[in-house]
Order: sequence, then structure tokens, then C-alpha cells
Amino acid sequence: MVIHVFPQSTRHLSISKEDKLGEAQTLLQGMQLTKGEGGSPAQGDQTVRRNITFDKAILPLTSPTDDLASLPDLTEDILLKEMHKRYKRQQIYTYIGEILVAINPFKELQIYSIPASMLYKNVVARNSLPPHIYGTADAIYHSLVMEKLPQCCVISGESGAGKTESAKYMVNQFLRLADCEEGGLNLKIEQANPLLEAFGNAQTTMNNNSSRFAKYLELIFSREGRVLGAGISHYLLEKSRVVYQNPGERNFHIFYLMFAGLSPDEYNLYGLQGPQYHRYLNRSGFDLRTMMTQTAKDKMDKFRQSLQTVGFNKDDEDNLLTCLSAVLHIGDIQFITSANNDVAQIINMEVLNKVSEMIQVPSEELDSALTSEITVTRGEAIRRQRDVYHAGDCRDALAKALYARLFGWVVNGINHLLQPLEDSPEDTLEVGVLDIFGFEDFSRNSFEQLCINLANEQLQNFFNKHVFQQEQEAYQTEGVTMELVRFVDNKPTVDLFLQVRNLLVHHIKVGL
Ligand SMILES: Nc1ncnc2c1ncn2[C@@H]1O[C@H](COP(=O)(O)OP(=O)(O)OP(=O)(O)O)[C@@H](O)[C@H]1O
Repeated sequence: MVIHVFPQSTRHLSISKEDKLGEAQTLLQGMQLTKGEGGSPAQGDQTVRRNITFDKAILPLTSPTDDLASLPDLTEDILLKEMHKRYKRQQIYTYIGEILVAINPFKELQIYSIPASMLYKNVVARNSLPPHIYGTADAIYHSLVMEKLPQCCVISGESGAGKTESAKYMVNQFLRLADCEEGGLNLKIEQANPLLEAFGNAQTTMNNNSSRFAKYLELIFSREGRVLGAGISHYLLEKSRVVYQNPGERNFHIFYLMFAGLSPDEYNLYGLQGPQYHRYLNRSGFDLRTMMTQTAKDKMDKFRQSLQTVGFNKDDEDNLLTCLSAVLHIGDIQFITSANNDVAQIINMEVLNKVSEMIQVPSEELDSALTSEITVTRGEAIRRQRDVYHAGDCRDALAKALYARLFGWVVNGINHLLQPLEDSPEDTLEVGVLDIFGFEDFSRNSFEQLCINLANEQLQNFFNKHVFQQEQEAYQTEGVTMELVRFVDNKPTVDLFLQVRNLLVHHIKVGL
């Protein structure tokens, strides 16, 4: 498969909210509907184009800094200054060659309307319109339909930069370009969002609704460009959040929604009392009672509706809530060191019994799995008791694994809803949109940060290869003189980490 990754990728920068936006009206805000306001796409491109007036008196249609690659001098300093100037004029999008850089405006801009979207349909020359995510989507769609090659768009940036919002705009634009009828696949994707967000998002210090997983949404098209269906893959779910949250951060949204939205009968059924009674929720320092708001209750109602729309039945919903409650109860299992030796012993057997009933594993088995481990040496099985520290680790590992499986199960259900109909053509083309965390560097970094940063290094390595190395090789092969571009090659670092990973995988396989 040819991956058209970086030529049409989007990168994000984030500028602090405090940065006061200039009052200057931007070109894109200057788009005003003169007549036929709200005109439907069915009116055709030309009609819509005529209906939009650019306020040229305020700003020109396009600006020389629309594509920073065309500047004579390119240093990091110049790039940042130019983008900052554009940002102050509320020009949040900038091309740098084939890459689109977006800066989060942290406020609603009038640039995502249907007429604006139609303006960026079948764009003949990219520089005839200001940079826009719709323009990038149009370029990708064209490559797909004209070159008949699958496409992939990578959206990366730090937390809160606006990746998920951009991914939504991009997917919506693809669906409009493919003339997908309103209420079709876009509605299904919209209905799946509350589920994904409830399970995969959480409040962090950077973003109140931060995606704590990487999402790859693949849109499936016929070779003529008609949209047939979609599929979602998820990576790197931040499972550790289930059992521990940094100060000022919360667990995944679903736990709080559950407490806000369950009926008293359901509280009884799942053995719940209130969020403040559960260790996985009550250590974040928040006053949990203030989270039991009407908004949270409404979100839980919406979550339940989405479950139904996606195709989960009442039993599924019950199983899901049972497993979520089990995760919380698992976190409440406590150990002490037994009196006569240094091994862990459960002190609240009633909680263990509750969990065992919920996950349908006999209590003795669950107890033994948490407090002991079996190693097999030369065919002989030896049981070793764990100490309190390792039993606690094992308990948390169980909670994390259960939550991750639940998330996977929900995503599978969503994929079932989004999949192409049975009579769809087999010969298809795909456009992938990858919404992945950028580099992370916190005061306390865990294994997850290592994995996220390694994934980003791999992407950077692909970018280097694609943009610098292969391009320069092509010039050299064709005998074209050029000035060699110097870049920091991260290949040795990536190789080092991947070798370690391969070795680990090898050891694990041999061990098995
Ligand atoms: N194009 C935009 N216009 C207006 N507001 C935006 C835009 N993009 C993002 N925002 C605002 O920024 C917030 C954070 O955006 P988003 O959740 O997409 O960030 P993210 O990069 O996906 O973060 P994370 O990696 O933490 O999930 C949004 O809730 C929204 O308020």
C-alpha cells in the first residue's frame, strides 16, 4: 500500500489562551453570505461561490505568508513569528509546503460553515484560497479519486492543541466531498462519539476533555469516491489513569457520569454508594459531590441513548455497568501483611466477594490470583505468595486490563455499526485519519509516555525519510543540482528502542 502520509498531514501548535487575539478581522471571518444564506450543497459549487463575498477591503483574499515554505529564509524563529502574526489576525491555518499547521483559536470562528466547506470543493489551485483544513481534505480526496491510491493523514500536536476537533472537521469534509447524505455515516460517527469520549477521555490539566488514546479512523470509499463505511482502531489507551491520576486530573469521564446518572435502584444493584467511597476516584483531590450535576446526568442519558443507537441492547448495557462497577470495587480490595509471614492477605473479603460475583470468578480463585503467583520451572509448578506491594500491583493490573477490554468491546460495537453494507463493492480505497498524542514530557513520566514518545519518533522518522531522504535521493538520481538539506536523523534512536522492544518480545515468546 502506498501511504500518502505527510504530503497531506496536519500539525498543531498550541498558543496559550492568555494570548490576546488581535481585533483584526480575518479573511475567513470576512466570508459573508450575501444571498442564499444557508444554501445547501445541492446548489452546486458555483452558486455557493457567488454567494460568498470576501471582504477584500479589510484583508486580501490570500496572503504571501499562506505558505511559509515560499519564504526566502526559513528558520524556526521566522516560522514562529510569521505564524504568530497570522494567529493575531485569526488566520489559524498556514501551509508549510504540503503540511497544514493549525493553531487552536480557543474560540468559535465562522469558518466551518457549509458554504465555506463547499468553497473548498474541487479546488483547482491551492493558492487561490486561504489555507484551511477543508482545503487539505479536498487535496487528499482528489488524490484518492484521481490517483486511486489510499491516503493517510496524521494529526499530531500536544494535548489541547485541537487535534480531535480537526479530525472531526476533516472527516466531515470528506463525507461532504463524497456527497454522503446528511443523516448517513456522519450521523453514525456522531452517535459513536459520546461512547468514545466517555470511555477514552478525561479531564487533565491541559484539556478538560482530553483523549487518552490514539484513534485511527478509516473511511472506506468506492473507487469512484463514494463513501461506503468506516472503521476505528484505537491505540495506547492510558490504562494507568484507571488506577492513578496526577494531581488536578481525573479518571475517565464514564465513572463520574455513571454516578451522576444511575438511579437509586441501579446504585443498589451495582453495590455503589457514591464516588467518594471508591479509592480509584477519591484520591484526585476533587470534591466529587460537585460533579453530580444535571449536565453530567444528561450526558449519562445521552451515553445510554448512544449505546442503543450503536446497537448494544439492555443486557449489554447492564454488563457494561456491572464491569465498570467491578473495576471500582477491585480498587477497594485491601491487603495487609499476615501476622506470621510477610505475605499479603485480603482484609475486606466482602469486597472481594462482590467483585467475584460481578466478574463471575469464584472468590477463592480470585483471592489466590491476587495474592499468589505460579512459576513453572523444569515442568514443576511452584506457588509463591505475594507481598502487599505486589498484590496491590496485581489488583491494579486486573482493573486496568478489565477496563481496557471493555473499551475494546465498545469500539468493536461501534465498528459493527460503521462497517460497509454487505452488498458494497469489494474493491475499495481508504482514507485514514490518525489523531495521536504529540510528545509528552511531564514532571512524572510513566511507561505510557515512553510508548507515546516512541510512536512520535517513528512518525518523525517516517517524515524525515519521506520529505528529506527520498526527495534528495530522487534529485540525485535525476542529476538535478541541489543544496543538501541538513536534518536531525533520529533513526539510531528509533532503532535502539525498537531493537529493545523486539528483544523483549522475543524473550517473552521464548519464556512462553
Ligand atoms: N478549530 C477550533 N475552533 C475553536 N475551538 C477549538 C478548535 N480546535 C480546538 N478547539 C478548542 O480546544 C479544545 C481542545 O481541543 P481538542 O480536544 O481537539 O484538543 P486535542 O489536541 O485533541 O487534545 P488532547 O490531545 O488532550 O485530546 C476544544 O475543546 C475546543 O474548545
